[in-house]
Amino acid sequence: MAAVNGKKIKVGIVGGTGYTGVELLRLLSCHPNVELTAITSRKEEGMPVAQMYPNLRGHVDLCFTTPETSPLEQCDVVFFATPHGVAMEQAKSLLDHGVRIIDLAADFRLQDTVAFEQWYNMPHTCPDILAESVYGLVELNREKIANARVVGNPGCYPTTVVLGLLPLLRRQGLIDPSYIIADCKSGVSGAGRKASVPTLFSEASDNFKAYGVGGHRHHPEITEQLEGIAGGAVQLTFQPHLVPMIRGMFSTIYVRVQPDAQSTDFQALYEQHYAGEPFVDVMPAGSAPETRSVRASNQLRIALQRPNPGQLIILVVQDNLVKGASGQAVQNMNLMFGLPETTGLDLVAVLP
Ligand SMILES: NC(=O)C1=CN([C@@H]2O[C@H](COP(=O)(O)OP(=O)(O)OC[C@H]3O[C@@H](n4cnc5c(N)ncnc54)[C@H](OP(=O)(O)O)[C@@H]3O)[C@@H](O)[C@H]2O)C=CC1
Ligand SMILES: CC(=O)N[C@@H](CCC(=O)OP(=O)(O)O)C(=O)O
Repeated sequence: MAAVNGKKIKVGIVGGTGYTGVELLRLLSCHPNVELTAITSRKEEGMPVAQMYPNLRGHVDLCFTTPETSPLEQCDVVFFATPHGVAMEQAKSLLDHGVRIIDLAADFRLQDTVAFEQWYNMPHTCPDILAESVYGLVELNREKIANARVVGNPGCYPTTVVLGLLPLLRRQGLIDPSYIIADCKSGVSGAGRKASVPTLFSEASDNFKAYGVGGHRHHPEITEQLEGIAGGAVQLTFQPHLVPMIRGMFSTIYVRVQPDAQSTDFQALYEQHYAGEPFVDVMPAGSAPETRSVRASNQLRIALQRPNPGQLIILVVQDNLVKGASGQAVQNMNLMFGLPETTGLDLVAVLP
């Protein structure tokens, strides 16, 4: 469903001052088919965007406006880079004006509204819109996303774990679906820009810790997707950790290979599965990925290790703010507006 007709796509961003918001601005200000039309902040109303973020000087000349005074209804698409629960309050009105929605929060990810209410501690106020929304993992739902009015952009941990397991669960009998362990690490920007004690320099630097040990809201999101792919029950152990780096995510996934599948060439399986994917790189056998190999890029890199015939380890890295959030959201927008998926996303990682 192309809505461009030769004109630029008018884009609004609700929540332009947060880390995913400013990352959207970095990507979209260089996107050849986008006209930035509205950028909101309630706290910074009236401030020039480039005054708050000097990296955008010469690229963005808008000022922040409040969601109420912003011309969101004149946009072709609105990104919500806001806390959970904000997008669902505004979704109906925007859809009624023909505006499409990409939510970077969780309002349109989990189809199970009981699980949503339990993990997000709020009722889902528009289950009808949720029912028509599409989970925005392009490598899984490419055709549906192209026609969607509402896309729920995946969580950062789910992006790594679901793409790490997709080639295995697509086929019956390769691994034991009742025994999957995802041991995941995130940089501190994953917690957002708002002030909080765990992200203070003196708390997060020179330290390494597990968090969400009693359960994390990405567990139901990952499980819902994995079970949809596998077509049956999946038992997942998921443990997030906070690493003293700014950007980056590293997920190490352990699975048991079924006895009848131990002669499988998993390297070839992954290479074939992701052969046509511009943003998933299956690294050569024996590789050990690093987060800096994807920093500021939309790439997700996967490497496989086979310590013994009965075990497979999948190593996945991404930039949590790009493929894990804003880059993936732009990838979704490209598809929704009939553009080549890679438009504006041809970014090489920054080293060192
Ligand atoms: N950081 C990450 O790596 C990832 C984040 N996400 C998700 O993306 C979303 C944004 O994350 P992030 O950028 O880190 O968050 P931040 O806390 O850094 O920013 C939140 C933004 O939302 C605005 N905002 C807050 N409350 C409201 C409200 N009620 N109505 C309108 N605007 C509001 C804030 O501006 P103001 O208060 O001035 O209006 C601010 O611009 C979250 O849902 C997060 O879970 C998803 C994947 C990865
Ligand atoms: C390091 C850190 O705190 N990471 C965040 C996850 C990233 C994120 O924002 O995910 P959602 O969009 O699903 O909220 C967390 O664990 O809460």
